[in-house]
Amino acid sequence: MSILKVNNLSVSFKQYTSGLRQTTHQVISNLNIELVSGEILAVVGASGSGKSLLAHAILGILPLNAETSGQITYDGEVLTSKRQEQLRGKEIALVPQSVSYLNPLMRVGSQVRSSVRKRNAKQAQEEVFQRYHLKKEVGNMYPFQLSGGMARRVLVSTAMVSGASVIIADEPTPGLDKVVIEEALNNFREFADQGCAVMLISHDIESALKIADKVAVFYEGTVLEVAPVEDFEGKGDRLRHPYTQALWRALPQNDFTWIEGSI
Ligand SMILES: Nc1ncnc2c1ncn2[C@@H]1O[C@H](COP(=O)(O)OP(=O)(O)OP(=O)(O)O)[C@@H](O)[C@H]1O
Ligand code: NI
Repeated sequence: MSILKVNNLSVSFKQYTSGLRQTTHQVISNLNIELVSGEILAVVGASGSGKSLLAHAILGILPLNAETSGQITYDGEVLTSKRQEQLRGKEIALVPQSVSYLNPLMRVGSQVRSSVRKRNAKQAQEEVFQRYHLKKEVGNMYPFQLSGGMARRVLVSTAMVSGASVIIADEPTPGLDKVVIEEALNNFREFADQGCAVMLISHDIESALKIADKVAVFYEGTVLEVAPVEDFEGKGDRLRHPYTQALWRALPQNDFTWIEGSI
């Protein structure tokens, strides 16, 4: 069942160039995508193609100078900014790309506990910390006292304890140990298996393919293709778009073959 739908989304930024002249920089154009309960949708594409902005549009946390058009619906209901605020961190959780999303003035244990809804907050936080190999003392620390990897594990923990129906994970794993990456990805899979819809934005296509159901390929603010994971095999002949084939063939196990001018 489709739980979250993005219809015809466009996002642009007004920029002031010399003097008071204004230009519009369109970063997402007429984008359509849907998240299905029980499924992981991996989102891949070059840096700057608009993946994080899509995540922020869904959460309702785009910067103030962004202009949007189109519609996002959650559970059949249009997401107004008020509704987004109500659902954020509860029904729809974000694992942000940057660790700067942690509140610098709040101990990380409290941050994680504040996103627990349906169970004992302290217990849930302690369990999730154990799962991600964060020592008990870490709960009493402030974000500046954490290493980058620890901060990332705290961010993943926050989404994991939220009990959300939709998890948007924006590059959740860079800088983490292999074991922790695997643990986090398996957790996303578990979430989906329990009926949650997961959007996993990642540069690590190889890992994403291991757990995803479908892959959406981004290019300059649009979705070129949404392909089932099964189509990423062999020479990628079942992939429809040349750019998707190029991404696939560029992976190490496929000889790093890059097709020139494939767009
Ligand atoms: N606040 C902003 N003002 C103006 N332009 C912006 C702003 N935020 C993002 N952009 C532009 O929007 C485009 C898409 O950015 P976005 O962060 O969504 O890319 P991304 O696909 O997530 O990249 P990455 O893989 O590097 O995280 C970029 O060209 C970026 O320069
Ligand atoms: Ni990004």
